[in-house]
Amino acid sequence: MAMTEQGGTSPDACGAQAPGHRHWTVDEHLADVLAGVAPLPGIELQLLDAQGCRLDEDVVAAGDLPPFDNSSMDGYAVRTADTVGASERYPSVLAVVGEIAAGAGELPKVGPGQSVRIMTGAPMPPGAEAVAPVEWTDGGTGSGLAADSMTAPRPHEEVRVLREVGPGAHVRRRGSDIRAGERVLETGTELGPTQLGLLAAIGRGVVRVRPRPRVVILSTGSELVQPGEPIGPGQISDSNSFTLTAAAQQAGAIAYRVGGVPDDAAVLRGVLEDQLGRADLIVTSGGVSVGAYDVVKEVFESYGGMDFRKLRMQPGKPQGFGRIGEGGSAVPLLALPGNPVSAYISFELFVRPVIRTMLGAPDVHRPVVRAQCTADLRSPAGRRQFLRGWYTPATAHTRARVAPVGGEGSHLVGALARANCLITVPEETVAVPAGQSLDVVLLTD
Ligand SMILES: Nc1nc2c(c(=O)[nH]1)N[C@H]1C(S)=C(S)[C@@H](COP(=O)(O)OP(=O)(O)OC[C@H]3O[C@@H](n4cnc5c(N)ncnc54)[C@H](O)[C@@H]3O)O[C@H]1N2
Ligand code: MOO
Repeated sequence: MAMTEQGGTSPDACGAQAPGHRHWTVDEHLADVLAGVAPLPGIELQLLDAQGCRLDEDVVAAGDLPPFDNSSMDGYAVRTADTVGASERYPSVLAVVGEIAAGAGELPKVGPGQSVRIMTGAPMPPGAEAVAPVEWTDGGTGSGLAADSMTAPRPHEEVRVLREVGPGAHVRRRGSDIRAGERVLETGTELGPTQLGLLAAIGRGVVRVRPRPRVVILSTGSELVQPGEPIGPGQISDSNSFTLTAAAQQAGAIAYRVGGVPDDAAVLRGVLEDQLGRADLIVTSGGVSVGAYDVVKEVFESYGGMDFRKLRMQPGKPQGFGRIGEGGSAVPLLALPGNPVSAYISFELFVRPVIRTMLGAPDVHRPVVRAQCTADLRSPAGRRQFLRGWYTPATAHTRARVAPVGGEGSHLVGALARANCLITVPEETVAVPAGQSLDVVLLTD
């Protein structure tokens, strides 16, 4: 089930909100965030730069693959008629008139009573119809015993073929894999190792794909210190920029982590201006609530294209979104709340779908499944709650289950790191008895 399932209450159903202070549902907010987002225009990339991207073209093979008949074994290219009736007792004795290694251009001709030494992948010589693997011969030793490897060529060599070799044996036919003009990969296909290998095999050096969105992640807050640096009184380590950068990469983006930016309007504006040029999307954390030093809203609002609102969800109530920058080149920006759990859950619900949409991915949302909750839960009225949980899939004997991990607090990063899902409690539900089934957002790929 997609995250766009209707589950919200009407804006005025929340008892705490004053008239005119609308609170948006998760689904309304998601729809608004995604409204202006489209797949990024296609670009040509070198193959390895395109890994994980989706094709923005149908790929058609220019030529056959394999491009020529070739041997699948090290051995001797022969005429099948020359091996009829061959056995260990009565081998066919053939003159060896040449050798072909993989990559050879000039090919010796195989006439009646003749053979050519041939290596795996080497082109079949004219006249030959099949390959006797070296193990089906005496390897040109004259011993008449089956050989186990190719030896160096000898002058006036003869080879004893110890078995009949059928037509086409050990020959990989031209075009047996792919035919010239065949559509080998379709638009929208995700490029992994095997698809990139196929592109290389048909001779493509570059490919047209939807690029990975470039996502700039910045944390705001004068209390932030980068991990590993000394921490003074009242300071905390900037964890959000790591969580969000890793989450953006996991969603398929190229993520640029910008460390903590202090609550200083001029500094924040300077950083934004610097980052705008390399971003398809900017994600910030912190400063979206009502605090006295929340210069973030002030700076973002000065660009004119930003909306700040409160959602009927917990955690993740305060959110900002919009665009900053000039006209057509304005960059979408999502301003997430600073509490670490709120920032991460907001990312999974709102930012990940933006990244996946830009990628042209079909699976925009995290999967949602039903699971039986193992404990009693409480939830605030009028807010969709996302509790951290551990999901255990169904087995042949048990139903899918989910257990809450840690408490509700949006500062609880320890429990967040032990969770593999979010347990969703609908807006209208304030208590859930153990044993009831709920929607669960899976956080693992
Ligand atoms: N009077 C009210 N106060 C608050 C409300 C409210 O409605 N009325 N909303 C609360 C909710 S809900 C949230 S969520 C937070 C959101 O606040 P901000 O987005 O303004 O975030 P900050 O104040 O900057 O930080 C909140 C919290 O998170 C810590 N933090 C911030 N950045 C990071 C980071 N990069 N890494 C780790 N931790 C971070 C920060 O130190 C604070 O403890 O507002 C509530 N208040
Ligand atoms: O919405 Mo805040 O994100 O509840 O902690």
